[in-house]
Amino acid sequence: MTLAAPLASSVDSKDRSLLVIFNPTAGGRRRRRLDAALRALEHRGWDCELLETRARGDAEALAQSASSDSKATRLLVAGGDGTINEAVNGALKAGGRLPFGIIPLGTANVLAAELGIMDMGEAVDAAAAGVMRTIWPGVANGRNFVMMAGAGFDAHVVANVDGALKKKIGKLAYVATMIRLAFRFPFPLYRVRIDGVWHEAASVVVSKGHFYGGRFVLAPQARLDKPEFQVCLFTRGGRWNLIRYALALPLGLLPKLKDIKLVAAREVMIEGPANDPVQGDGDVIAHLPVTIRLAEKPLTVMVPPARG
Ligand SMILES: Nc1ncnc2c1ncn2[C@@H]1O[C@H](COP(=O)(O)OP(=O)(O)OP(=O)(O)O)[C@@H](O)[C@H]1O
Repeated sequence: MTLAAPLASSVDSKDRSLLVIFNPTAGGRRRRRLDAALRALEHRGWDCELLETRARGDAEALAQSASSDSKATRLLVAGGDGTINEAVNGALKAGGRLPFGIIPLGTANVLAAELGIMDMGEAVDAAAAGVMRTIWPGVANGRNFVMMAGAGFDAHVVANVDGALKKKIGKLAYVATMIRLAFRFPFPLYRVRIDGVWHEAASVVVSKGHFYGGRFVLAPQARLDKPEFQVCLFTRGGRWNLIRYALALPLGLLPKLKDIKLVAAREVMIEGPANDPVQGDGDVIAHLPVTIRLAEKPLTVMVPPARG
């Protein structure tokens, strides 16, 4: 783990400026939570400038211009994993100059869990007085992702989940979509080239973080700060195996199943039905065929200070 930066108490007061990019639609509208977090940050001496997104794509453009022009010393993204993914893409386009923090307001908040941000207090601590950590994003056909990218059944679930239902019932919308899709998904085979060696799989998830779908462990060895992926190959298709996998994940048994293969990798290529969706951090970010590599540069993120 790369731990390097000073605590905020030693940050000069003129450097205490945060640019906050906020998606007002994330997680079914959580404005009050954001306001409380901003008040706590201001109370701790941070000057916060708030920029709201108005549509998909705005977080990327705002993060890009903030990273090149803004006088702010830190960038804070208030939203879910999709908004964070957009902001990471924008920040990296502009060289990833500003340390990056998050206020988790989304439905799944997988990145927050991976960074050890379990509640709003920890998000504020991380932004105001946290430590800097270097993480290595992945790139799928030119789009960055921080947590995971995947093709197969899970990518189809992401592509088909109803946004309005997600706002109403949260993560259950994914379960409903899984059940609906399970009856009509054709379970094609995907060819996966992992560092030059070909494999076959019914579904594939290329993990940077070890959590999946919330706080469920999919790839125990994966870490955001390691410059490598853990590729999870679901080797058997069909409805029965899908049910086994779906039950094993929340029980923590998925990585132990014999038909799940976990392979460390630096470059992955996935082939399958042309134009099949590729999900990254819970949104469709590319289509098959896809080549997945590590980003050329790491990104600096703020995590909560270690507890005594
Ligand atoms: N103002 C906006 N209006 C509509 N869509 C937006 C706006 N700002 C961002 N978006 C898009 O909304 C999508 C969903 O947002 P986000 O992922 O932050 O929340 P979520 O879906 O509730 O949470 P999670 O990804 O954690 O499940 C993102 O892909 C983003 O591109």
